Amino acid sequence: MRYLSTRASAASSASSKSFCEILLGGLAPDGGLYLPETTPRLTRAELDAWRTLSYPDLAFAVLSKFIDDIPADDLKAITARTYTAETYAYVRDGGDASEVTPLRWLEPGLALLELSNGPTLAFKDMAMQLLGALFEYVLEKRGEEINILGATSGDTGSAAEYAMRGKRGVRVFMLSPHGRMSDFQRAQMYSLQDENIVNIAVRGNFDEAQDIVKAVSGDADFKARYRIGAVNSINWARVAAQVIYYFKGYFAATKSNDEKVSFAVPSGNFGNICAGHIARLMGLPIDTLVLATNENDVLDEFFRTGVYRPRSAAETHTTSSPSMDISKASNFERFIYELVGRDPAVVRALWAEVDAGRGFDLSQTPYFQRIAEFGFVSGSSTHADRLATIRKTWEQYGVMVDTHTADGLKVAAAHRQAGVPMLVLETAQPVKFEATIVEALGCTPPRPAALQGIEQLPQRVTVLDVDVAAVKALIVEQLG
Ligand SMILES: Cc1ncc(COP(=O)(O)O)c(C=O)c1O
Ligand SMILES: N[C@@H](CCOP(=O)(O)O)C(=O)O
Repeated sequence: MRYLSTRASAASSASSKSFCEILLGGLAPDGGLYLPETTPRLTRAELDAWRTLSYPDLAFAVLSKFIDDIPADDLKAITARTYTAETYAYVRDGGDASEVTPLRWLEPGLALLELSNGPTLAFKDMAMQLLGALFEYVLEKRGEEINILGATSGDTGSAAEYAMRGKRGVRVFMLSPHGRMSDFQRAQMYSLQDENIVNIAVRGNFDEAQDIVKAVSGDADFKARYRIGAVNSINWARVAAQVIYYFKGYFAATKSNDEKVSFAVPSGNFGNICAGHIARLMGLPIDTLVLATNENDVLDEFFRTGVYRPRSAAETHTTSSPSMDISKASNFERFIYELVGRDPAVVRALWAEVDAGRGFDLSQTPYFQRIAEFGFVSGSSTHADRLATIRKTWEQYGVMVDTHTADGLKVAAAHRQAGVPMLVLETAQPVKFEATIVEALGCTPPRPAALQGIEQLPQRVTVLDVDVAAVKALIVEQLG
């Protein structure tokens, strides 16, 4: 399997890369995102054979479609030690941790696909635990070290830090938006005292932090000299690992591969739903991908109108589903690449507009005429919707959901179809957003024993302005 950048010129497409070559680096040198040269398409026999696999074996089967430069035995050992019941243990009453992503039916035709039972209680653990193992494997083989630079709106950061803490040859520099995460999310990250974890809060929002990551990665000399790597979903391995649970959820919800399901996906940076889109291209029988945003509705606007209009920092709302406070979705470029017929010249032209602080309008183009082929619908949710959905889900089903999952449930309700199960991706646990749960239900959410009182632990973080040079200087200083 070879990988190409969404912006590859004719010259660079001659130098496609292998999985391990793109694993550590994130963005392509031309600023684009890597995608497989061709999306693997499953045969019916393969899909049938995958139906009964355990999570680690399914992970091995899916990843083998994308990775051909790690020996099969090694990859199998990696998925076996990553996807264990012990790692994904925070499953609710009645759930089976050995399923890793258990399906919880709320009523006939509506289920939650639980993705937040890992160590940091958000779906990011699903891919990040694998990345930690893959990084360790590849770095050891090459005798190299890496300095990860990432940006988080609240969940990627802790998932990456928990996956990488204490790992030899790996240091994490994580940018977070100062004062915009929940107390619990802040405590999860800033209370880590490991020497290889460096938290940096920037006086800005997630998009500005992500722009700094891209600017640093775009400086080829700096990137090479300081061995800068990526763990955000700009890294293809993150998306590939997220493809697995769409298959798992589908098999759990159906009895045969003749059936279809829909998935509702709380969305911000477009990484999670991009994995669903890849699963669909591979041949998973997905009817509809329901994209749900909060008040930051850039993606919803695109799927309704064909206009992609990233918002400025001033126009980006701080909401009660803060991990989705994103107005410039980096992974969206992967989808647009498919929509425009995999034409990198068109992608380059469109992202020249985005990078210049504008957007683009595809509404009158042949590209947007074919949007229905991709099976997306969308909607958005407000704080009041979130409260109402959390209350309704609690009262009607006795299930407590977090604010992001509530956004997914709210939008899913408008797109249910008779005979097609709707699987809503549960992306975080309620304890991460305690204040809103208390506002909605008047009681505090349960929390795992290991995370009792983390808000009271001493915290370690450096606060910086939104300034690429200042971030680079801090990295250089830390690396001595
Ligand atoms: C809890 C939670 N839900 C949903 C999302 C949105 O996912 P994505 O950015 O992959 O669209 C995020 C952040 O990414 C998140 O942390
Ligand atoms: N919501 C994310 C934002 C970063 O997304 P990623 O999937 O690109 O890492 C977060 O919680 O940090």
